[in-house]
Amino acid sequence: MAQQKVGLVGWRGMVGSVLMQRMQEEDDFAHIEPTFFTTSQKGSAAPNFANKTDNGEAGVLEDAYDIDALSQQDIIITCQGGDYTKAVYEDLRATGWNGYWIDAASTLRMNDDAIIVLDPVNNSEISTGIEKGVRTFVGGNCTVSLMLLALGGLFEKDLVEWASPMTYQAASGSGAKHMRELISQMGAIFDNVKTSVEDPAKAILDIDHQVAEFIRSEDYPSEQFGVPLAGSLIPYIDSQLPSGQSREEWKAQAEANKILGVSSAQKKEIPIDGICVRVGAMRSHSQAITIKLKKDLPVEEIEAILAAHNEWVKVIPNDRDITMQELTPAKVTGTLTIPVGRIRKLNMGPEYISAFTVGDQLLWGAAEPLRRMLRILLSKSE
Ligand SMILES: NC(=O)C1=CN([C@@H]2O[C@H](COP(=O)(O)OP(=O)(O)OC[C@H]3O[C@@H](n4cnc5c(N)ncnc54)[C@H](OP(=O)(O)O)[C@@H]3O)[C@@H](O)[C@H]2O)C=CC1
Ligand SMILES: N[C@@H](CC(=O)OP(=O)(O)O)C(=O)O
Repeated sequence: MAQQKVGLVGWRGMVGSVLMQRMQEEDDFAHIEPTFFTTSQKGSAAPNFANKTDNGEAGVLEDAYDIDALSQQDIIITCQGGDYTKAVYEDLRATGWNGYWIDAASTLRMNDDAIIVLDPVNNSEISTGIEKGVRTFVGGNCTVSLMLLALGGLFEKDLVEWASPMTYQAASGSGAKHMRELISQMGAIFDNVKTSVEDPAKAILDIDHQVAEFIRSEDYPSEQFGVPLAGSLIPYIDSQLPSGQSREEWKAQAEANKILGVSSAQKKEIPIDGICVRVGAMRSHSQAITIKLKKDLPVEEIEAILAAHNEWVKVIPNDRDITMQELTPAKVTGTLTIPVGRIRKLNMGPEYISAFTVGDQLLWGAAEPLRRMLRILLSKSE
């Protein structure tokens, strides 16, 4: 059978680059006929990720706004962002194009005819959707996907009455320029107090005062975030909603319930709400989650349920040393592992538990669900 034609848009961005890396690691290009699109470099040499030609050339980049060229594809994967999706998706569908659209952007997530993809959690919804003719598959919000992978066992067994995630989100969620700015902020702080820090006789409160003054000054680089991140934090992510939530906070309940297949029309949604905070981590998001279970279960049983849900979740014993080693962005970054720990009963009562989880925001938080969705579609057509 001829290989599926797959159009790749946004492949050189940050999320797209992680996707390309994973596709090469998993040999996905051996199963597709790829075409690389661009919004800015039409006609330039296409990347040779697929390595399918002897001379190392892979043709040229196609125009990502060319609806005709897009409509030649069986499958399109885009990591280009919401503005791009808004600019082309409706026009492309209006031509009668019936191919599969796989998207990292949030634009189409809550559409009735789109499925939010996180196959370790909703594989059966995805399969049923494909059989019913669903053609649009969208990756979930990073914190939502990472929470569901960590706590999937409890949700699957319908044990969660409500959950309250308090997030510690990395700079990568804001984009590449923001990651660079975080590093610049860290460096600028050090440069500003270097002499004092290296002088053992200097009083720490004087150094602290100098840092505080610098962070508030015009010299501190904060063009991207608008406010300090390094040496501080930002307790608001995404836009402001009339509910008082940030849009990032609103996504928790809306997207998680959609992924879990809980219908909002039936008014049986699991309440999920908390506060989303940007911290000075590079690309791994963390979340402290308070959960009210529907019944009192021993911690050992909760841990066993969590560990059994998928092959990436890793239960970390609630032990100080192991937690400090294993349950951090520094440890997790660049891996697909989803550690979850700090699981214990809270003083509020036997049904209340805490959990803390960490996950790479660009892997399971963005690129990996899309890559796996592609493989699911390819497996149906092979
Ligand atoms: N950042 C994140 O954590 C997450 C992002 N997403 C979604 O993915 C979208 C893309 O995010 P992200 O990957 O961070 O965006 P980037 O800004 O890294 O890349 C987006 C596009 O910018 C263009 N571009 C211009 N200059 C450069 C350059 N020097 N290097 C690389 N690309 C360049 C490329 O398009 P071209 O080649 O056409 O010029 C690229 O595809 C987001 O808008 C969001 O919708 C989803 C989940 C998480
Ligand atoms: N908003 C997320 C990143 C992101 O792109 O989310 P979404 O795909 O829901 O827009 C963050 O800032 O960490």
